[in-house]
Amino acid sequence: MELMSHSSTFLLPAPSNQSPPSLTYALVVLNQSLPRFSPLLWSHAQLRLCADGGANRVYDDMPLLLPHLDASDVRKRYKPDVIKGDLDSIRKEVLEFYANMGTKVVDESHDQDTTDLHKCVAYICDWAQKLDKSNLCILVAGALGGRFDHEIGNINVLYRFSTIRIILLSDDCLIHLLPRTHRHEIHIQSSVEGPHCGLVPIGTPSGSTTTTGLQWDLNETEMKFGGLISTSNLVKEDKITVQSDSDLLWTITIKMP
Ligand SMILES: Nc1ncnc2c1ncn2[C@@H]1O[C@H](COP(=O)(O)OP(=O)(O)OP(=O)(O)O)[C@@H](O)[C@H]1O
Ligand SMILES: Cc1ncc(C[n+]2csc(CCO)c2C)c(N)n1
Repeated sequence: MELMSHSSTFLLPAPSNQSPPSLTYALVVLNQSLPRFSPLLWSHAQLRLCADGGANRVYDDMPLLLPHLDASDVRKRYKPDVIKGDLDSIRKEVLEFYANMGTKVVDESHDQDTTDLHKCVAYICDWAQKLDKSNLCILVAGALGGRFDHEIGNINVLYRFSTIRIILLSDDCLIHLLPRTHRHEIHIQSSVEGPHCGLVPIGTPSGSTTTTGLQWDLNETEMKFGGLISTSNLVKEDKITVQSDSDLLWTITIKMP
């Protein structure tokens, strides 16, 4: 079984961002308070999208996160490449501001069956058509800590695009999928993440999961919703390994200054 490595180097400033070396990052900003480290995520990304009302957040909140800079300079500097969604939440003045600066606006109001995050991930997959998808990583800012229907919809996107690396982020934690098709090594960036973590099977029970590096390791252990799931676990080593017969969600706390 092939190895998949994970490392939250996008939470480190660009110069220290050494491994894995060749990931291409895309950022999606959702319609939720911007995480305080959003400028850092922005600096790592080669493509930046706003999901509908996410553009209001970039317009309103980016200047608040960078109070030492002039607000209108910040708005010009943090210009999304694309705004996509059903466009029922973005304010008119925000849409006009970015459209006039050259942001591509994609109106998909005809599709009321997929979320704006789904629409943005589909756009990024098209954009990255020629890339080896294993080198693409989509960072999603503001995905957690709000309306539960949106949160669970965001998690569902991890499953709908289970072959793509997608990381849901809030101020407090990150979540990504560990596909059952691979064994996993998670390299902990202990200056910015941990120690609290969890491993959760959603949808399908796991008949057997084995881990190393956790306070409460699993040893060919069964996990299911309604039975045992691993929450309030702790990372004990710099490298965590996970192997399972089911897709699992990995979550770890973020401790950014
Ligand atoms: N409170 C929230 N918590 C988590 N994610 C959110 C929240 N609000 C919005 N999002 C995410 O941001 C995206 C864009 O949000 P927006 O408010 O523009 O969506 P929407 O489709 O108009 O929502 P709705 O019509 O259900 O209010 C959503 O698709 C969702 O992924
Ligand atoms: C069974 C079912 N439940 C809810 C919706 C509504 N919905 C889901 S995604 C979306 C777009 C949000 O921007 C909307 C309105 C649906 N279509 N089908």
